[in-house]
Amino acid sequence: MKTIDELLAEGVAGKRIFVRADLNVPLAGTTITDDGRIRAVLPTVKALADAGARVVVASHLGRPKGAPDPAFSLAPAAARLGELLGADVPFATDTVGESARATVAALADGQVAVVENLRFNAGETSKDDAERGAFADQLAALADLYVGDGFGAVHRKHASVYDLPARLPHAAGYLIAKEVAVLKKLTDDLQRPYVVALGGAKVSDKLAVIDQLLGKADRILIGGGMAYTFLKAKGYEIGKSLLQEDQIPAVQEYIERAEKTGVELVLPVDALTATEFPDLETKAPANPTTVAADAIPADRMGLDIGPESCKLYASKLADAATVFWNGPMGVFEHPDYAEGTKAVAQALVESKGFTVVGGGDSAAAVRILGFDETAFGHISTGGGASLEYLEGKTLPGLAALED
Ligand SMILES: Nc1ncnc2c1ncn2[C@@H]1O[C@H](COP(=O)(O)OP(=O)(O)OP(=O)(O)O)[C@@H](O)[C@H]1O
Ligand SMILES: O=C(O)[C@H](O)COP(=O)(O)O
Repeated sequence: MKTIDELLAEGVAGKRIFVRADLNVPLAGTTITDDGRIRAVLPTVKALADAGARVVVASHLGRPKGAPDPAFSLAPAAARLGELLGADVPFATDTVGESARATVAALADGQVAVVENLRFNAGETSKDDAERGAFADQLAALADLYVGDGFGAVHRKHASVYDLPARLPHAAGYLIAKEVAVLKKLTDDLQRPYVVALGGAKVSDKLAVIDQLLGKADRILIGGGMAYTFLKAKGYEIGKSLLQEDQIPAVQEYIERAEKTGVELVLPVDALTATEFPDLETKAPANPTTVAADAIPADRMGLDIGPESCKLYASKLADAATVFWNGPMGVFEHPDYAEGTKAVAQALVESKGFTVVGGGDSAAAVRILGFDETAFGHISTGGGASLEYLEGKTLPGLAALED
């Protein structure tokens, strides 16, 4: 994989460089609640700008449906990037249209611009190679070179991640290089017991990962939104909790396989529940009720693991030599549902093992809840990306940078 340093050594002054970043930051309205992913790409952007390149930064944000949607605009991220760089960062209000072309054409050497959300274009995430390719052609017209540095999205076979580097001379940015180095160490020299804690809301994505993890981890702790599909698969009542119904047979098979192969699959024993999803903007008190995990009332939803589960999960993390944690244990954005996530974070802080936290929201949770980042072995910007790397999968965004 060509490094950005090699690219810099060749000289980039005056060149238009497309930097595929992952600026998919958590937002409350238009306010960025954690800018970790923007800070993470700064070394790459700064190095290119300082060397006189014309830098075009692009990213997705959230999951818009292939068309412009103001709720998912990258404008707040572009503004924050400008603040962090201490420079004026022009923002194109489209991704490959008139605004993008004019913004890029007006760039001076050493200047940085951001184009609008890649996923406002159906071609970005299309499963059809030709449709993705056509969008990649439009992106390629904006630049001379490509630098891949959106580690959080390297597991996506998307136009800007996979097809575009095939069309432009390319290199890997500093963030990708750093993330891969740590995760490689984890896979090459895995110390056991290896404990994986999984939570979050991308239930279908993350459930698929468990299939592979069953052959690698010694213990898997399940929390967050995905826990309820497991509880349902065990035949429990889960009320209005998040459920991936079509995955129940797969989850039943995971539970059986874990029993047969001696992998400890740990599920919550209690849950914090409410009748409604809490208001994350006002953070009005939600008065959650703790119930046993096998008896969630029909009109309630589980929004965090309960106090007994917090103790149980802390004890299951205590002897780990390696911990990988992806996905908050509950709706940590609301103070009433942050205890499970805090308990797991605290257990990692106290761990003597090598601890890795992966994921946009998981990394944000650690910082927002006030933990010292240096108390963790590695905080990865990628959740799904690092999980799939640890599974040993070929990641499209890394493979594309290799040749
Ligand atoms: N029980 C629950 N019900 C609904 N949402 C939940 C629950 N538990 C956690 N969440 C939500 O999960 C979200 C984070 O999930 P997500 O899977 O995106 O994690 P992540 O760390 O960002 O990983 P990735 O980088 O792969 O996206 C948080 O916004 C949190 O509120
Ligand atoms: O948050 C993430 O994990 C990355 O930004 C990728 O987002 P996605 O899961 O919507 O592709």
